[in-house]
Amino acid sequence: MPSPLFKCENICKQYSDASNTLQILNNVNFYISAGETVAILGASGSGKSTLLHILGTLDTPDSGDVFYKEQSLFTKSKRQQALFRNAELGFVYQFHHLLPEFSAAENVAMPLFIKGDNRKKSLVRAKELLARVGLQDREQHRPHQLSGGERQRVAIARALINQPAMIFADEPTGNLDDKNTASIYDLISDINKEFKTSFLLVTHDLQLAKKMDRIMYLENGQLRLMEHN
Ligand SMILES: Nc1ncnc2c1ncn2[C@@H]1O[C@H](COP(=O)(O)OP(=O)(O)OP(=O)(O)O)[C@@H](O)[C@H]1O
Repeated sequence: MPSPLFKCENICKQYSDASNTLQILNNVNFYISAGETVAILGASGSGKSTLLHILGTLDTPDSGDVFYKEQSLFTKSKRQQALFRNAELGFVYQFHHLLPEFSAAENVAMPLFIKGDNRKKSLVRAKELLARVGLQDREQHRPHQLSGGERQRVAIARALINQPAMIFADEPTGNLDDKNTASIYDLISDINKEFKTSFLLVTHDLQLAKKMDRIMYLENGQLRLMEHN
């Protein structure tokens, strides 16, 4: 078997306040291969977002480590982690987190602007990606001038701009109607086939989850494979 793209080993995470300790993740072991699509299901509050954030180095485990192409991520400095995230990963959220004062094209190009790439070339690339997600005639629109489904497409185009090996998506269709959910799924599937991008998707939508290669279920701090057909 080829070595996994991402592997997490014995991830633990707890939250404590004065009276309680919540063990959210309890020795989670998990891998995802290059080009694979995986959904994580689980009850509200079971720790899905926490796990996704840890895998993407946006949060830190209490113990355990995550390996990307066999390199430890939590022995890196915060700055190295940020560089790694910008170069290798894309993120899509339920609420798109687009910057309201920028156009769709500028939002998509933002990760390149942050890296200091040439502005004109970055915008050309951003416009290519907007066309790829079916928004060639919305380049100059600001987020408030776009529909919910369109905003999510812009967020996906932005996640793609660095040609990431992996996209983490937290409830990417949570805010959308059935038709827009289906079209976001088609887009994920096309991108996966075309660019071999891996997807790790947190969702409450079993129908969407069933379209992924594998479904994992998070319960009592542990992940298990969920059989489905
Ligand atoms: N910073 C924090 N401090 C204290 N508790 C937290 C913190 N972040 C998350 N939690 C708790 O950890 C648990 C897991 O949260 P998480 O957001 O990972 O769940 P989830 O499975 O993604 O939930 P949902 O499906 O509702 O989005 C929740 O009970 C939450 O209240």
